[in-house]
Amino acid sequence: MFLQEHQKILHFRNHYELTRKNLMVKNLKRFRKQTDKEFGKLEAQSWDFFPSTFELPSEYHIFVEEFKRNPGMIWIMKPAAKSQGKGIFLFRKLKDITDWKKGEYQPLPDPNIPKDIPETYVVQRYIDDPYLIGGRKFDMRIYVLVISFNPLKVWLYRGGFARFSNTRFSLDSLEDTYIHLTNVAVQKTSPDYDPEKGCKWSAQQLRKYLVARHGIDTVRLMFTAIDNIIIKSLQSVQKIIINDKHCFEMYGYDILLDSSLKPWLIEINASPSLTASGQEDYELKFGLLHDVLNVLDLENRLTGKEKRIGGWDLLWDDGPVFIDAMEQDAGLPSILTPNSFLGCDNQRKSQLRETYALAEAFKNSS
Ligand SMILES: Nc1ncnc2c1ncn2[C@@H]1O[C@H](COP(=O)(O)OP(=O)(O)OP(=O)(O)O)[C@@H](O)[C@H]1O
Repeated sequence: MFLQEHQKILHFRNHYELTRKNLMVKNLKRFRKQTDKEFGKLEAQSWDFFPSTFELPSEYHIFVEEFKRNPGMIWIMKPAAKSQGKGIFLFRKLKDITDWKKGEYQPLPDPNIPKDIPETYVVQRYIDDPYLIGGRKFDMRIYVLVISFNPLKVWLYRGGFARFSNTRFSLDSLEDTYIHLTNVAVQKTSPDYDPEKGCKWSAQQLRKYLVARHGIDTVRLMFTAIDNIIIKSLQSVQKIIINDKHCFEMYGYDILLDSSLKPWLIEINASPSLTASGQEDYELKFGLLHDVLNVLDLENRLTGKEKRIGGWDLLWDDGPVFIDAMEQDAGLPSILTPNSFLGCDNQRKSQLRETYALAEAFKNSS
């Protein structure tokens, strides 16, 4: 098909290399192994941002060995090619997956999969100590725009959000999806879900809260670790993706923080949901798409040297790009202590109060 210079297509041809759960992990593991060989163990450790994962049924035996090495560990089973929490379940004992093994576990029969072929799953270590706010688990949805894989050019959106579970976290009932799965598709079916109050915080709200609790330096380190996840995951498929100057990709990264604020990559979505759950969410998604069009620059208005376009910051342009991260934290103290309000001007005081009011309101609403 002939495309004119200004015509663009969403998706590179084999984007599933990064967006199917089993293939993403296969590519990440291959790259980590290669890094270990070429640069040593220490460098390879910077790839330890995805929980231990195996493809089933093909890696069942390696999984069983790992399972036995880690008694008591909780595992999560996920169909490789489904989304919205469909078919996901948690388990502690091998016998809990015997139904699945016998091919009798059919949460939602898939007409595209013949009955005699077992559906591909991934089994993954469950992060059982998530960072909690108001007693609830959340994950972060981060938007990433790739306009070229070769050379790699990546934009990161400042306006992502955190998606909270509606129910307080506990390890007592592993079968309760409202506790363990934070995707909106699951949470919105919860009986007490309120779309306007929602289960969402903007990335800015989350950042303010974390800065107030842990200080700017810790939070910056955490966000740098997230940048590392984004770049390394893209590099792991850089040579595999069929690059095309007409193609672009807007990924939705799902990142989970554990109790030590370490970010873990859960999955990368090729077509992140653009459905709005309320007015604020509508504005976010609308702004996001508007800014995507500006980065794509279909009318050739930009110089190509821009580092910030709307809510998008250039993160990688065949190498790291440095833009002033300080701006994000302007007006926040390095750490919040009982004395932090003293000596603040009124604007700053109300900013801090707002952060805490948010956290308290959230705690009390459960
Ligand atoms: N290893 C894990 N440890 C802890 N929680 C996890 C893990 N994997 C998934 N989850 C939880 O389950 C939810 C759904 O997982 P995941 O995003 O992999 O599935 P999905 O069905 O593809 O969802 P989506 O609709 O986001 O595409 C996550 O949002 C997260 O809350």
